[in-house]
Amino acid sequence: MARNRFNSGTSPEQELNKAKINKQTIKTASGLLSYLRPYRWKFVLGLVFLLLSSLTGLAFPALLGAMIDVAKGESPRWFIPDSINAIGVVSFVILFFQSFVSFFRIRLFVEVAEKTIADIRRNTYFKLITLPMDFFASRRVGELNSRLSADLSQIQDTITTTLAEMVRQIILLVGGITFLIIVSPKLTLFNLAILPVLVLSAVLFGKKIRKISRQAQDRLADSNIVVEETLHGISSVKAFANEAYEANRYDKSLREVVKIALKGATLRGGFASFIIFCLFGAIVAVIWFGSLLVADGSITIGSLTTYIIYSMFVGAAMGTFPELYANVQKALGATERIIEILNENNEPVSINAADNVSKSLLKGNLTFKKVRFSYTSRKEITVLHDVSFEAKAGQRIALVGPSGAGKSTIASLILRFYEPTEGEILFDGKPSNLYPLTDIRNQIAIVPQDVLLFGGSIRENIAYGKLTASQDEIIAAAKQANAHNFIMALPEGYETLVGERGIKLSGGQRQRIAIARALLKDPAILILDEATSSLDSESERLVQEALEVLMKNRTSIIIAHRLSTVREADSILVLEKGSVVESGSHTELLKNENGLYKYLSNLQFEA
Ligand SMILES: Nc1ncnc2c1ncn2[C@@H]1O[C@H](COP(=O)(O)OP(=O)(O)OP(=O)(O)O)[C@@H](O)[C@H]1O
Repeated sequence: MARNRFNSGTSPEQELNKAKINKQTIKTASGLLSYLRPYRWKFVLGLVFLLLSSLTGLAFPALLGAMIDVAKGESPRWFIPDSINAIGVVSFVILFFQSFVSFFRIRLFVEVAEKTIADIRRNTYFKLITLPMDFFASRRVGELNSRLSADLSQIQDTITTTLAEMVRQIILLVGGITFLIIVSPKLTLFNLAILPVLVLSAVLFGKKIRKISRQAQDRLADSNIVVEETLHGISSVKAFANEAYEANRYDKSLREVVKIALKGATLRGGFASFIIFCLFGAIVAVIWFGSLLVADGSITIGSLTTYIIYSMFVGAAMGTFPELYANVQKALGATERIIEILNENNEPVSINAADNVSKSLLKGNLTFKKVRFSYTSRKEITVLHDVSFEAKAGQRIALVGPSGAGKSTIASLILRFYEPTEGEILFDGKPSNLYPLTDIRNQIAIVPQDVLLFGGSIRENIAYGKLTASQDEIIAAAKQANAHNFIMALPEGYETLVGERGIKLSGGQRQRIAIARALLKDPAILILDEATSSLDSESERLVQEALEVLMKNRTSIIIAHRLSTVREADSILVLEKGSVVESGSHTELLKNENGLYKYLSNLQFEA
């Protein structure tokens, strides 16, 4: 195990945190046992096969020893046949039986593990995507992703391999020692005397090696961060002509990796030669002492052979325990992390599409009544102070104000990503929490500042607004959104792939796809988060035209960064530090010479 980690040339295996094995962790982990339930009979059958194959494995040393004894004219123990051929045939029958049960054992365990893990993975993913936004604020995507991949793979490994190995090795260990005592108590006593020395040194060396291997891994991760940073920001590296600086930084960090890896190698080398000496020393000593016993007639040559093979079984079993134990610890750690997600409270959103169909239609009246709000991650800061406003169905309300004033937070509250700390939000005069969550989200569309396109085709990306849309509906929406022409100019039209594996669309094109998506959704309420980076004038015109079509006959909440776009709004709310400091139409607000709106508008005008 340590070997992989020291080899800095290969990618480091993902190091999972281990959990202590105690009552508490085992209790937590057993929470996942219910997932084994549907496959329990296959699992039990697999266990039976495992027991059979391990037990039959114990027969071979006795049979081989007996064969040698019979060859030398001695009679074997009562339960073993007394002709060489008969023993040979029995050995092959047992071998065949063992191969047969091993096949089914592996087949069954893998099937149970695959199906169980797929169930857990599916449920964890369902849980993840229905968790409230607060949950995601405090976690990184990479960490959650690794729970779905690395943590679950660890649990899978444990069900398929570790568990089976553990049962097998325990049988071989206990069975092996029992047979050793039966074959020769004297030799066994002699062997057991060497054991404590071996175990103690293995534990001490092992601890030190693990510590250094962890350091080596950390250093390697540090050096990988350098690569990641430079590749992500390659344009900055080049623009500053800092290739030499980065090369030096990476080189320095690699030297550290090698230094620690070599320290570990010295230790490992020392440990390996010590163990080799002890192992072979033990074998030589046993054969030596055993030969003396054969010479004085205490045991037969066959029994000595049997003894040597059993002691190899026992030695190998002992050798595998530390790794198996570490694997179980890792699996328990992984289980705890998975259970943590599964125990979170999710939003009332079903993963069954039919359950999410809107039960009541919104007209589009929206009211904020003294809404006060703080994010749970930063409870001490009140982001919105008693925000009140009303948008009648079909009206356009613009939110303006400096960065951090709380505009996006209002949008999140409308979408019910969070609930107000105080006050309430009403849809058509009815408090928002009286509607099913999906009724509200189904009837609100957002055109965000930075449009995220999924890695599929343009057609799929537009259809994200209405998954059941026909090709004609998609094309009609794209036409209204001024997107049809540029899409048709692409070689594969609507089937063109976008995102990492496809083409990269310009900001204006992405916005128009988002508008087409929103048009398909046909929402009662629309939230527009105006892009801060300005588009060129032609692109701006196309987007603006498309937005006009989209806003028609819908309540629109526009988060505006450029005051030029809010002139037409029915009402403008000027926000500052979470409070509405002014509101009214463009002309009304401009009349207030000392107002924030007038000030912001002067600033933009001067710019
Ligand atoms: N998820 C969050 N957790 C904690 N605080 C947040 C979170 N999102 C925003 N905030 C804080 O809430 C305040 C309002 O942020 P918000 O994004 O609503 O402002 P904004 O007016 O939309 O700003 P901008 O124009 O820059 O987008 C800011 O102080 C911000 O730091």
